[in-house]
Amino acid sequence: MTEVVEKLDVEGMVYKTLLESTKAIPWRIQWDSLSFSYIGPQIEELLGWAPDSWMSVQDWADRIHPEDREWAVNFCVAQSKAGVDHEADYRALCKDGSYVWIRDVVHVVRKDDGSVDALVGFMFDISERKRTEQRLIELQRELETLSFKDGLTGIANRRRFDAVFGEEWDNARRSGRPLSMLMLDIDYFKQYNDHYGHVQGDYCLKVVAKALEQAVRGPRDFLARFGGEEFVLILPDTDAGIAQQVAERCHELIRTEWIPHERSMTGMALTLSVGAGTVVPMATDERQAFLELVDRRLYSAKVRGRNTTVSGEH
Ligand SMILES: Nc1nc2c(ncn2[C@@H]2O[C@H](COP(=O)(O)OP(=O)(O)OP(=O)(O)O)[C@@H](O)[C@H]2O)c(=O)[nH]1
Repeated sequence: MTEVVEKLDVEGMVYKTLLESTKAIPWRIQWDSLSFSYIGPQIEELLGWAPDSWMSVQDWADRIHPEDREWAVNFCVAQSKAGVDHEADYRALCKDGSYVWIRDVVHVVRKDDGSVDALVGFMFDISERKRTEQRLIELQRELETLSFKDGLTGIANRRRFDAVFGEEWDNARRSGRPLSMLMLDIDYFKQYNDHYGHVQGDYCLKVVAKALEQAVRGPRDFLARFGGEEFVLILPDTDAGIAQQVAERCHELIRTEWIPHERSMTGMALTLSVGAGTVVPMATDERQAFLELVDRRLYSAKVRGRNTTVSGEH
């Protein structure tokens, strides 16, 4: 008999040593009293709270981040009552006031009659994993932003334009409100590049984009680089008269910048040509056809001598 007891004692010591030398923190809760009957001493190293300060389930609940507490407690209690093994991620409060992300993995121990006897589990420190997850989410967001941004000017790119144009076209069709669009193209930009060089040409495109951004005033007005030296402005809920005014504002903003262009045929400074269009889309209208119409008007503005806006077929 003593031999058996000694053997059990030795085995108990081995298990205890094993449990207390792991990174995970073992614990046991007696279900009827909802109190800790054991928690590994490693808890103090991780959270700063001594093992003997973990008395009741309330101590555990009090040391959960307020934003995670309600669901974590409700979830764990419900699962335990149902006798279901479970795991929960939450932020645990450290003694110094900081928080550590914990994954609590819980096993429900039942009595012979099936009722809950105790909960045993391990707490794992998953802060590093959470930091990596958070970084991944941020990188994903950055990537999304970058994929919609023009690399040179920082304004929206053609891909974003396609998405916004699609949305606003549908909005206008539903609401029956006019949708206007301006296509803006720098005049004699080839000559600008040839004369001032491509680096200066790139810089010029940035200045033009910045200037045109100031023309964007409506809450849903949207500016994008359409490609090359061509920009596009979508003006939702905007009639032809207002669109004409915005076009004038764009010419004025570029005039105010007064970007020297010695090789321009329209004067000594950089100018734009603008095609403008307004539509209340019907169910059968194609947005591509509207885009082409505005592009043709831009072409007309070029043919007419540039530095002007064409807003209707003349
Ligand atoms: N520096 C620079 N130049 C660009 C960029 N994208 C397009 N271009 C140049 O823009 C010029 C456009 O030339 P064209 O289409 O002939 O137009 P344009 O010279 O402005 O003549 P009009 O539009 O008829 O007034 C080309 O020389 C392209 O190389 C860019 O990102 N950076």
